[in-house]
Amino acid sequence: MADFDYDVVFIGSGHAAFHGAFKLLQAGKKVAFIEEDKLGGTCPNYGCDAKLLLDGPFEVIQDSQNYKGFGLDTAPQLNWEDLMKYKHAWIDRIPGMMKEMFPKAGIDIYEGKGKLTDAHTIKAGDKQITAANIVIATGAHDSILPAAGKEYIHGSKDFLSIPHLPKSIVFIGAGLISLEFASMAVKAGTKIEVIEYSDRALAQYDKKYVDKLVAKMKAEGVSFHFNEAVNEVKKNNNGYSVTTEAGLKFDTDYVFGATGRQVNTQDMGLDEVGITYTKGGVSVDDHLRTSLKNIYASGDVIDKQIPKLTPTATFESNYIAAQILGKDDQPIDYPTVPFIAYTLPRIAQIGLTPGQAQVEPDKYQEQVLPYGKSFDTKHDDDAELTVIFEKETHKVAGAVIYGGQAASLINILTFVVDKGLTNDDLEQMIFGFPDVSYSILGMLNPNGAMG
Ligand SMILES: Cc1cc2nc3c(=O)[nH]c(=O)nc-3n(C[C@H](O)[C@H](O)[C@H](O)COP(=O)(O)OP(=O)(O)OC[C@H]3O[C@@H](n4cnc5c(N)ncnc54)[C@H](O)[C@@H]3O)c2cc1C
Ligand SMILES: NC(=O)c1ccc[n+]([C@@H]2O[C@H](COP(=O)([O-])OP(=O)(O)OC[C@H]3O[C@@H](n4cnc5c(N)ncnc54)[C@H](O)[C@@H]3O)[C@@H](O)[C@H]2O)c1
Repeated sequence: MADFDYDVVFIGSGHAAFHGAFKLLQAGKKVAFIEEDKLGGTCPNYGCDAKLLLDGPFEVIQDSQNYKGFGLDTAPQLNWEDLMKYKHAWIDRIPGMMKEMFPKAGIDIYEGKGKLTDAHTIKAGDKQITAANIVIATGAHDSILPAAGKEYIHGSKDFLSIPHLPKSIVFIGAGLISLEFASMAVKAGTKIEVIEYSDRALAQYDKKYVDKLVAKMKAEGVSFHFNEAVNEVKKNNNGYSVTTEAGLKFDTDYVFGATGRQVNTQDMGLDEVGITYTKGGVSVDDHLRTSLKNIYASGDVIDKQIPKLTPTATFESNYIAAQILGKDDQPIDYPTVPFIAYTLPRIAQIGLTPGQAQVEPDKYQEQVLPYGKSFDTKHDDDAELTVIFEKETHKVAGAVIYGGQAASLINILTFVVDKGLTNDDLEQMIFGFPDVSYSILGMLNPNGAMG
């Protein structure tokens, strides 16, 4: 280490960086971050946390709608401007808190763009620093459609700070970001059109429940246009007009584009130092090492099949720290990753999907539980769970949940799937009652009976 300024330098300061950085620090390593934007990265500032703060009251509206006729007939009124102040009050202080917390813990921060100049040297803004190991943790940004008038298309950063909700919005793309935001906006009375290139929404999620979500959003007033490609966005006197290749035309107050995310690999010296990457991200081996063995990549910037999420970035960051510390020399072995669409209602999924299980009917069977029509699910009538069992072992191989409490429930089922538990194992435990999680765990049964 004597030859270098640092043991480890992270380019980026998001979840793919700071979890591992603290582990390295605790082991006595000298660590630094280089960050060109807000400390903490996308998740707190422009992603998960900011979104969930805005989503909260919409979830309350949805829950209250379930009680119509059961003692709660008036839905709460939303005030977007106050909600946005609340979001800013939480989120805007995070980078400042981190700017105090990181150096106090012993991490040096360099503000500016990180650019590799050789295997051990990085230009950090106007400084130059050296490190024994480097971690590329630069994440991704919204990829804006290269259509005519693309300058009028707003991305997720803009929407998450929009001061007033427009009366109408055209969403381009029917993926996670669009449907999460459209779920909220429609509940505030915004007129919404969703234009999607492919023939379905939320491609990674089980089709049965996505269809159910789309039907619910349609009933709330959202119009979906599948198999349509946006051609042009034009500014007009009252707002904007969006036209598709097939000739559909929509006049709107706001155009929002969420057509995927693009990795941050530009202009950071990768070609110059010989690091291999593709459009999907930095290429790594099964130890998350790039083509230069002392340089790792972590989080969204990796070219990988695993979902690009905060918990996977966190897992990778911790794994890299263990590698550098010599605590783990095994290839990375990801546990089953749950994913959750924070739409209203949620769709959450883990492991094998019903579609994948149906291909092997001798090996798997499914149990469908329309568990919603009960007081402990807060009258969430449409809530449903599909569980996939391994026929021979009775272990849970996968699950999809549609309903208001799907996010919390999938984390419980993640434990069941990951630890290979059966319903016999669950019957040996005592859970708190009454709660929807109690009902769900009690109903899991490979023989299909409701126990
Ligand atoms: C709207 C939205 C909602 C989301 N919701 C969820 C959710 O509900 N659940 C979930 O699990 N995931 C969600 N995600 C995804 C999640 O935010 C990412 O998976 C996670 O932030 C990845 O962490 P990361 O550290 O790899 O990258 P990032 O958090 O993007 O951090 C990378 C950092 O590197 C910095 N950087 C880039 N290039 C350089 C450079 N050359 N020099 C210096 N600094 C640089 C960037 O400024 C950034 O701060 C959401 C994303 C978005 C956009
Ligand atoms: N809840 C979560 O976990 C969560 C939430 C938001 C974002 N994220 C992160 O962000 C990513 C999702 O970002 P996203 O929603 O932009 O991408 P996405 O891949 O989920 O959806 C993009 C959609 O746009 C469509 N599309 C592409 N080109 C188009 C075109 N020219 N015209 C119309 N439609 C087009 C695609 O067919 C797709 O359906 C996730 O992979 C994840 O990394 C996660």
